Amino acid sequence: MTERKDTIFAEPQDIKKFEFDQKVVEVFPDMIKRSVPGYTTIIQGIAEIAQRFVQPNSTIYDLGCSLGAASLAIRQTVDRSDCKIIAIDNSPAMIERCQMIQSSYNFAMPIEVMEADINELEMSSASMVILNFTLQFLPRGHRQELVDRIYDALLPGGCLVLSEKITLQHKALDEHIIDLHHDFKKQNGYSDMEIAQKRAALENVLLPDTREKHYKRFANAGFSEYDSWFQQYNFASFIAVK
Ligand SMILES: Nc1ncnc2c1ncn2[C@@H]1O[C@H](C[S@+](CC[C@H]([NH3+])C(=O)[O-])CC(=O)[O-])[C@@H](O)[C@H]1O
Ligand SMILES: O=C(O)C(=O)Cc1ccccc1
Repeated sequence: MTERKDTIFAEPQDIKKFEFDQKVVEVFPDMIKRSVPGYTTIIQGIAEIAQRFVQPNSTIYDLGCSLGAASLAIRQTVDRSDCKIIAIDNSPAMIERCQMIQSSYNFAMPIEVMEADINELEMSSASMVILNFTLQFLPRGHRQELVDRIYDALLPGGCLVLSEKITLQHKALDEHIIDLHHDFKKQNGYSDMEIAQKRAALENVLLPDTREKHYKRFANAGFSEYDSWFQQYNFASFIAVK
C-alpha cells in the first residue's frame, strides 16, 4: 500500500479534539513516523525485546495497537506457532485497517485483532504486554488499574513495554525539550501552523505523565524491576519485568 502524507492540520481550521478516525487511519504510518522521535527504533526494539521475553505457549498483548506495527514486527521476528498475539484497539477505523494489514502476512505466530476497550479486556498467561503510546490517551484515573491488571496477567519473568510522551519534572528544561520535539517535526516537513493546530487538538486528549509517575505506577502494581530502554526528547520507552 502506498503511504499517504499527513496534511490533516495543514489548512487553518476550527480545532476539534483529536480522534483516531478514518482520516487519521489513512495517513497514520506517515503521521506517526514524522511526529514521534524514535518510533521506528522503538518498533524494532520491541521485536528484539520479544525475542528475549516471549515464553512457550504464552500470549502477547498489543494494547492500543493502531495498525499493528508492533505486532507485525514481533510476528516477523519471533518464529513460534505455540504463542499468539492479541491486538486490541477501540477505534473501528483502525481495527478494520489493522485486520487487513495483518491478514496479508503469513507468519508462524497467529494474531487475533479485536475492537475493544483495553479497560475492559480480560488478560491472562501473558509473557509480554505492549502499551506503545496508548496509556497517554486514557483518563489519568484509569491508568493505575490497567497497569495493575497487566501485572496480574503477566507470567513470572514476563514484561510490560510502555512507550509514552513524557513531561520532564523541571519546567524550564521541559520547555526546551518540547521545542526540540517541535524542531524535529519541522525538520520532517510540518509547518508551524500544523504543529500548533495539532497541539491544540491534542490538548486534554493526550495527557503526558512524568517518568517518576510511571515508575510509581509500576511499583504500586508490584513490579520491582523497571527502567527506560529508549528516550529521544520527550518520548520514552520503559520496560517493567515481573
Ligand atoms: N481505551 C482504549 N482502548 C483501546 N484502544 C485505545 C483506547 N484509547 C486509545 N486507544 C488507541 O490507542 C492508539 C494510540 S496510537 C498507538 C500506536 C501503536 N501502538 C503503534 O505501535 O503504532 C499512539 C499515537 O497515535 O500517538 C489509537 O489507535 C487509539 O485508538
Ligand atoms: O504529534 C505529536 O505531537 C505527538 O505527540 C504524537 C502523536 C502522534 C500521532 C497521533 C497523536 C499524537
